[in-house]
Amino acid sequence: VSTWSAVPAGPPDPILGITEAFKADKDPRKINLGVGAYRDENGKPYVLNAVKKAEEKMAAAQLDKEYLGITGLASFTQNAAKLAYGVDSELLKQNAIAVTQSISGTGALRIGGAFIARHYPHAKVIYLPTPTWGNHIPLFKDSGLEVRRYRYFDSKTVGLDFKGMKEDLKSAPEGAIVLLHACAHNPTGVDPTQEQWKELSGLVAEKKLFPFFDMAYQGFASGSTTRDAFAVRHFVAQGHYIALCQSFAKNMGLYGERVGAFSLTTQNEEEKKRVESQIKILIRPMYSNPPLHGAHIANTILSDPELYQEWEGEVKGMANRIINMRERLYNLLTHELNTPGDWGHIKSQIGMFSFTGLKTEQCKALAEKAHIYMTMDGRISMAGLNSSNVEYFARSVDAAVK
Ligand SMILES: Cc1ncc(COP(=O)(O)O)c(CN[C@@H](CCC(=O)O)C(=O)O)c1O
Repeated sequence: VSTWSAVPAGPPDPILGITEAFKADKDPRKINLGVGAYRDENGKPYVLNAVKKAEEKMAAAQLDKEYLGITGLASFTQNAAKLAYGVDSELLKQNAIAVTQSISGTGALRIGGAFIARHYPHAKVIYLPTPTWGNHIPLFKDSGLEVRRYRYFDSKTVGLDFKGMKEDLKSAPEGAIVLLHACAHNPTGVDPTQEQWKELSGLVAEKKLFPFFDMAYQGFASGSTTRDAFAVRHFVAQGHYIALCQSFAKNMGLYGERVGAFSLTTQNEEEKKRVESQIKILIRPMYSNPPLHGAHIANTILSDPELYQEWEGEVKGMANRIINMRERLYNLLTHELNTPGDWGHIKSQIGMFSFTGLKTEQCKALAEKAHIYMTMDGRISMAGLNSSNVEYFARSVDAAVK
């Protein structure tokens, strides 16, 4: 009997498995609307000019390949924190934010989950929105936390179930952790308004909950890195201690470079040093220290005013192309095809995704018959659409729902 004969075959990943199915499809009409990765107007992955220029600067600087420290490239983590908390953040000035480089957003979430499992002084229960990014659930379970859910999406209004969200958070035990998508909620594309964030901040304070922000799309939602950081900066300004996970996969197009950061706000520099020392003790036996290249790219952009400006322009450009595709798709479904259903949510939703409301069997039929690939919850990555395929997509949806 082999050592591994008891190992069962596991299911493909609900998101990354879609790309595998797409790649196996040979039909020329195929469209991949699964993975949340930006594609340009020609359907191609997009390497930002700011990234190309940063790499030219790096090549000229002839950087070495020495190990980074356990918490990564210090100038990168400082600049990542400035991007999230604001250049004039009081906490940054007091050096009271413990921050480490991470293996992109997923790595930041995992460090956060592990740190909480080891050091959090209250009930190690984390509330995730329903629905949420699928990987959140196994990620926090594998970190050793108890996962619970809070209502977030109202399928009737195809909008935020704010009443349900508040009720569920109000009934959470004191000290529970609540995961909040800082902007561009995945998969629904539905975000609280700034007024609703203010109300949530009050509720979280009143219930003494711990806000754990996942900000994987800063700049990508509205095109403004400042606007997209509203919730994070408001909660900090209101005195909350927060955890924050940042990803530079989407807003800098650094997907495979795996660039991210994890931070915890603390009460002062002395506490920040204690917390950071424990983050190091946790990371060292996990992967010791993070990869160099992507962090240098991100840091070169964040620390060079010209490149920073060019990058912000490109993020805005990506966000605008997606917003434009939302308009095009909405107009096709309503004015051209008169497709049954109310499609207003396609325009009102924000960020990379649109939660179409298509049922699983319709998603399956679109894959099998029309060679259009999306996750089985009806989520589509809007960036997969462009002028040459949006009409084919709309007609296929029209056929699927009629
Ligand atoms: C809310 C959220 N947090 C974290 C991540 C992790 O991204 P990193 O690449 O680790 O920085 C994603 C990526 N979700 C996308 C990308 C594909 C995936 O990893 O699932 C998606 O949902 O399609 C995300 O949507």
